[in-house]
Amino acid sequence: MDIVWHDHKITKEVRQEQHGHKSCVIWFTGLSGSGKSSVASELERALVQQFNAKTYLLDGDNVRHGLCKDLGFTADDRVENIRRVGEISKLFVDAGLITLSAFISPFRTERRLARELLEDGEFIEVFVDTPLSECEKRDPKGLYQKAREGKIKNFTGIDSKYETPENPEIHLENGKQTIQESVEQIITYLKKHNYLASL
Ligand SMILES: Nc1ncnc2c1ncn2[C@@H]1O[C@H](COP(=O)(O)OS(=O)(=O)O)[C@@H](OP(=O)(O)O)[C@H]1O
Ligand SMILES: Nc1ncnc2c1ncn2[C@@H]1O[C@H](COP(=O)(O)OP(=O)(O)O)[C@@H](O)[C@H]1O
Repeated sequence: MDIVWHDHKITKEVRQEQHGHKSCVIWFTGLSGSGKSSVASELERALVQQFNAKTYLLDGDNVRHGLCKDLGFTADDRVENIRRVGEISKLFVDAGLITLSAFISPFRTERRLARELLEDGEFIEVFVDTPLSECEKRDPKGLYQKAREGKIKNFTGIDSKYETPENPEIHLENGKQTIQESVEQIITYLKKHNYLASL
């Protein structure tokens, strides 16, 4: 390939020092309706307001309006969606940000590939573990009902698989606890592992 990588003078370490904290990706995975967006956006608010952290939230619904608007929900398209999101997350980590990525990301292989793009400790997998029955009961967008009626094909949990994380850094039982409790659980992890040490 006739493309040469350029090393820049302002490195990730310089940016982290400027921001006063390490950068990482907090990767939320779980069924549609499990609470990924709600927990991620409340966590982001807490990180900014309480800790003055520099953050960015990438969300499936939003990214699919732009960067990934050419992609649908076949297995191949989801693989490509998560590949792109993994690369974008890496760029945001390089920019020194605490990056929150909230995507169903149903396949173990793609989550592992996203992790492998980063250095040790930079990828924090958060399994938003809400039972399908609860997600279906919530059904805020009416998508489960449409999937059950056969109006949407390849719907995760109905006719497209979700592979449960085997060893996530954080396991949220978000069907049994409040959004705020889930946020607290993540902040406790971040403090314990020194992600917020200098804040
Ligand atoms: N077939 C099908 N299956 C699952 N989800 C569907 C589907 N069609 C549309 N939607 C809506 O798209 C959102 C999920 O997009 P993601 O980019 O997170 O999906 S994936 O990671 O590529 O699997 C998802 O958002 P969340 O409910 O926030 O997860 C849905 O609103
Ligand atoms: N811990 C919780 N307890 C009760 N309702 C929740 C909880 N977390 C999320 N919800 C609700 O569930 C629905 C789906 O949440 P959302 O964050 O949009 O999920 P996702 O991004 O995974 O699709 C929303 O109506 C949200 O208010």
